[in-house]
Amino acid sequence: MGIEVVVEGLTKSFGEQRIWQDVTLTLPAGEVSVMLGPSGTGKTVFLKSLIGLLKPEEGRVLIDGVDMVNSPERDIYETRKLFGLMFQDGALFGSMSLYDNIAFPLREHTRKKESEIRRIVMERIEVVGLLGAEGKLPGEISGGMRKRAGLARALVLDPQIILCDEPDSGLDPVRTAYLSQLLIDLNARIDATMLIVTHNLDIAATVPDNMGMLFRRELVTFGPREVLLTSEEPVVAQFLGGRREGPIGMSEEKDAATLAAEAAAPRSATERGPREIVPQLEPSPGLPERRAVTRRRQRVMNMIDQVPPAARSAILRTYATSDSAPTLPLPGTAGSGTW
Ligand SMILES: Nc1ncnc2c1ncn2[C@@H]1O[C@H](COP(=O)(O)OP(=O)(O)OP(=O)(O)O)[C@@H](O)[C@H]1O
Repeated sequence: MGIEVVVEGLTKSFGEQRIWQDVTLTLPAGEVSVMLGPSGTGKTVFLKSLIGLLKPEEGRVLIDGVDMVNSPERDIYETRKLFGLMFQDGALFGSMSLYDNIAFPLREHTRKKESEIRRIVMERIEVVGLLGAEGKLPGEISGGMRKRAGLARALVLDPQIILCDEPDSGLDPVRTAYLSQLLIDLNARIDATMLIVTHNLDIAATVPDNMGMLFRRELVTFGPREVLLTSEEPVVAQFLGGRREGPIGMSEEKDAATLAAEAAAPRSATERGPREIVPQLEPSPGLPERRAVTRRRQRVMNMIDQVPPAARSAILRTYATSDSAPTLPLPGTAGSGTW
């Protein structure tokens, strides 16, 4: 099972520039979470802080008892081996075949024999649907294939936490839909904790168990998907609705005059009515059910009294229509303010 990632009071600046402050959230073990936010709000910086590649000046990131911010470099290095990273461009070596790219972490970090490496690499290549392309160079394949190769490479060390930075960038809608399914299938196969940074509204609507959003140097919210998908928080509703009306402007923050003009506009110009929640993707036929589903149901039902009414109705509807009846909250297990 994947490992829980606990982030407490994280604050990061570069010189005078504050990127975000006091970010607190927990990525539940084995669940899929998405981090949203307009460009430049520090999502990539957040991912890099989780693995200890960037050092926030305040706060902690706890993984299996190791604080990725303040622990000795040796402990951080060891804990980093629990992660699989998929970067925007696949971050492949251009002069190596896909096979050698995917084998690279095994050759670099383990003493496995080539026969064992071959078995692992070919298995991961099959998982991401690249069988037959293993001899090609990254420059000879499409962007979508390069991303899948990057994902295969992220998987070879059996990660318990997978971080994907904009896995959909540059993909057409159909390839993005395949990628969404691949991410859910992957979670069903290996039960890893996953965090995906994306701007893509289809991925946000169909893939994650949980969602968060960074805006104006804060974590606006983080919680079960239903909380964000029904949120009336202006910045969340604007982002998920893909609208111009709202606090997000072309240069991240709109000026006060534009916001005031929008507020004075007739309601019909900004209102779109309640949003539909589309069902979350399920694993492809033949794959096991995601183990996170049962754990998540228990976790969410335990906090059901604390979520806003619209989200509560959506959660109860989801679980009422799924195979088994909703699990009732356990007495005395309601959590604190975080979802
Ligand atoms: N190593 C660094 N040194 C100085 N500033 C940095 C560094 N890395 C990132 N930044 C700054 O941090 C801010 C957030 O960058 P980041 O790439 O995390 O945003 P993002 O939300 O991932 O954006 P996008 O969605 O466009 O990829 C930017 O202003 C960027 O210039």
